Amino acid sequence: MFRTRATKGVNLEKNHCFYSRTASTNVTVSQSSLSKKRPLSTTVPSTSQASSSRSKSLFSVGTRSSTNAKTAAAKKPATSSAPKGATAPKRAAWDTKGKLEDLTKQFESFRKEMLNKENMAQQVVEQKDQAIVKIECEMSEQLQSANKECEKLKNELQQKNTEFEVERESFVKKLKELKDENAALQDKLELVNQQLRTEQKMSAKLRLDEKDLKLDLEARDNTIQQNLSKIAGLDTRVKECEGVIEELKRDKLEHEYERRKLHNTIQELKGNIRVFCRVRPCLPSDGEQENIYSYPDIDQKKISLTKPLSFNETAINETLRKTEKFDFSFDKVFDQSSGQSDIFEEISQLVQSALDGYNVCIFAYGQTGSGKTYTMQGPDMPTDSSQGVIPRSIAQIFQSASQLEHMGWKYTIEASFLEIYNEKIFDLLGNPGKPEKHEIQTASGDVVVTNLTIVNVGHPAQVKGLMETAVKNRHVAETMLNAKSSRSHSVFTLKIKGVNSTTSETCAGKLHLVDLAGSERLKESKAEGERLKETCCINTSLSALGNVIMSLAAKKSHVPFRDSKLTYLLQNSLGGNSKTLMFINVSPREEHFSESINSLRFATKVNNCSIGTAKKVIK
Ligand SMILES: Nc1ncnc2c1ncn2[C@@H]1O[C@H](COP(=O)(O)OP(=O)(O)OP(=O)(O)O)[C@@H](O)[C@H]1O
Repeated sequence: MFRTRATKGVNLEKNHCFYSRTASTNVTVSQSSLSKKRPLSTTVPSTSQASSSRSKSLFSVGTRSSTNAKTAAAKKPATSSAPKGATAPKRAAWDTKGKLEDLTKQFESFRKEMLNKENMAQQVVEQKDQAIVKIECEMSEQLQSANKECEKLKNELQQKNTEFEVERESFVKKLKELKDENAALQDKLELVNQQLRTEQKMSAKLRLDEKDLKLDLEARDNTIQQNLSKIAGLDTRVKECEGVIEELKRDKLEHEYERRKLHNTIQELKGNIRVFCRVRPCLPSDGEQENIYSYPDIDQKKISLTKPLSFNETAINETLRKTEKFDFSFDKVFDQSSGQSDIFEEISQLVQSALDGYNVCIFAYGQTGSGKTYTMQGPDMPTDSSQGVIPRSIAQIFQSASQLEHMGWKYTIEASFLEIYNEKIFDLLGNPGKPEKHEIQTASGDVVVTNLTIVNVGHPAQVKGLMETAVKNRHVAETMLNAKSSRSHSVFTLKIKGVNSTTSETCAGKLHLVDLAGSERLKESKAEGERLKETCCINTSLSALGNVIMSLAAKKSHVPFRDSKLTYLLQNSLGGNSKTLMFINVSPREEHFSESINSLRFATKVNNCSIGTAKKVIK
């Protein structure tokens, strides 16, 4: 209904109402007057014959349809009766024409009156329409504001709903948590109840146990009293035992002393100078070699050398060759298959003597490439099984020293490493960039080398570093016989001092481990120039060593220690106060036959020497 009216000129959107129908009426309704709720201002044409009372009655009609009904009702009587103002003249009965004119006039006046009435009714209708439009506008406004209010309320409701939802969710969550907590508390309660029940049971049991324990305690008290009297008896027994232990300790020390004496006697029986022979195995670099060595006895004391075929000029000498067999006997012979541990097993007792306060000297003698360095030090990259005499001796000395500690022995060990090259001393542990001059001096019976580096050794691992430094510093020169030949004598010395805090006994021993320079003769080495000088020096010192040993054996009044630096340095370890071992290293190569024979002959001479009895050095 509102929309229909709006098409007739009502603009609801702009909150503005305007209605006009000027063509047939002059009714004007202004919005401002409507909004102020004043009575409608209406203009009705004055020409109308309708009375104001009639207009009022028409205005009181509420709807258009009822207005139309009234209009229709007003028309009805007009058709049945003549209008009030028309007075028709009396006509003669025959004056039909006059009568018709009268009737026409009456009809015309009636028609005019009816038209007026209709206009009036139309105006009323329009006024009603305007009122309706106004009401509609108001209602529209109210509706709009109601809609807005409704929208606002809706939004608020929605917001409230959301808040409520959030609150509800948190409440549900809290409720769940509380439920969980409650369940956990129930469980706990159940557990506590269980524990309570168990503890109640236990407490009941404990009460029973307590009674038993009291009885038991009383019984134990009695036992303790009995044991205390027993302990008093045992205390006396312990004191007696302590006396026995002290006696046993004294006995042990005496036995240790006895052991050392016996050990020394065994060493003496073996001879203070002993010779071991070792044959180097064939290396891939040796090529194919005829076996020139044989070992005739099972005691490993004999070695036979057969002259190789290549040394005979003709095949006729084949028969002769068979007879050219050279037999040698030594304290021990190690064949090609002997390992480093086999060698050390035989000399470990000698090394032990150094710890017991004796001077011990172990040499390796032989031509270049016969295995001297291998025997004394091991290969360039030694493993536990391939390491030589020097590292093994050090390990043993440290091990024995720690074993003797619980008998009251405390040892200090000092190490030095030097080489004698062309009759000059070089410090192998010193700084090669700053070489010092070294002299051999004798002071209060001891031999000392001036400016020599002496290192206090606390652990065997420390010696490994010293060995590496020495190897770097060592003079290595090329000869025709061995690409990397040591042309110097190297002397590694351990000075061992021991003090026994229980017996106040002291001892001082020295262990010299000497890797001699190659013993090949001048003719064999084909040396010239500097190498010739080296070879001469080596040969002189090796001959001097031989001469000293021979003189000592012959108990000559003069022993030519001063003939070489080597013998002068080792004078205290070569005499009667020392134990000496010489390794004779020989090569398996056929072409080294002559040199091998020479080495073995020299070793035989040494082996036949007897150099008095070694004495323990007590400082
Ligand atoms: N028993 C052995 N087992 C395995 N290899 C050995 C043995 N003896 C020596 N060799 C090897 O033979 C070679 C020569 O040995 P080594 O250098 O010890 O001879 P050397 O007599 O000390 O010579 P030099 O007088 O030149 O020092 C080395 O490569 C060494 O590793």
